[in-house]
Amino acid sequence: MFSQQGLRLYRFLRHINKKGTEFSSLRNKYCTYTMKYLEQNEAINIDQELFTTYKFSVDQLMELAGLSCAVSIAECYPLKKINKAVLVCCGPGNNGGDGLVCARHLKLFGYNPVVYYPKRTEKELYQNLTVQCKAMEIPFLEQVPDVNELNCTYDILVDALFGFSFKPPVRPEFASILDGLQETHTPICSIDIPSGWDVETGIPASGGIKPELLISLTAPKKCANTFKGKYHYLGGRFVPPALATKYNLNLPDYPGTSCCIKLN
Ligand SMILES: NC(=O)C1=CN([C@@H]2O[C@H](COP(=O)(O)OP(=O)(O)OC[C@H]3O[C@@H](n4cnc5c(N)ncnc54)[C@H](O)[C@@H]3O)[C@@H](O)[C@H]2O)[C@@H](O)CC1
Ligand SMILES: [K+]
Repeated sequence: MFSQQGLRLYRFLRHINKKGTEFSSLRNKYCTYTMKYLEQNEAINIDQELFTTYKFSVDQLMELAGLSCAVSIAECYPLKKINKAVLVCCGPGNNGGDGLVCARHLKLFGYNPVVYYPKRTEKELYQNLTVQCKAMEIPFLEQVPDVNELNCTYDILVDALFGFSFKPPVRPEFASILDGLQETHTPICSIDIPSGWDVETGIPASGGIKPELLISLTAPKKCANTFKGKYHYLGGRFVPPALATKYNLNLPDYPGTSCCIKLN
């Protein structure tokens, strides 16, 4: 039971809270129009500042980035009765590392990930991420999957081949998997950049993959302006406010404690 005074205080606080939520959603709407879409160099510079000025390690950011990708995927493609089979295609750089982390979290969420990781590096971070996936009984494909396999075996495909350091054209060793991803009708979730797209101008004139979900990390890159898929998410909730201000990122407020936010 509230006293009259308590009831007035309760109503007042509820009013303030409601206004706060309204303000936050208005601000987010405004931000989706004014959010900075980064050039390739800006993305690289922000990445470098996170490591040098802010002293983050790659592992720290990759874990948060990969987790935000897994959560975005789970929001867009929720588990029903049966586990969903997910093929996670990982490239040779940090985008591929995000893919390995994402695969591990998807497994923890109840999905059935399988990894395709054709060009591995000797770096300890990647070796460890591979061991962690294998220890979680995530299978690794030895052969490049053909389009029939992409269509029939998997419910979701995760594209973690190339991120913001990609320079076209695609080298021959990745041509078959990208051709398969271009032809398949299984939904594709691209991490940070749809692989094969120019980081700034987007889909190549000769054609490219068409992801259904794009998870931009840190801030969207310019190519996201040409993204026509169903869902655009932002992940990588680790940007210090001073860095966001320096680059005029104008990021939206993430809801509550969420590690990702739906932009459209
Ligand atoms: N600060 C950030 O924004 C963060 C970025 N992260 C991830 O890191 C990514 C960037 O990672 P990297 O700079 O390692 O680079 P990428 O993962 O974008 O790719 C670089 C690798 O791809 C190869 N490559 C480039 N062009 C190619 C071509 N035409 N054909 C075949 N191979 C090609 C390069 O030889 C190199 O091995 C981001 O997109 C994001 O996914 C996260 O891991 C953590 C935080
Ligand atoms: K990608």
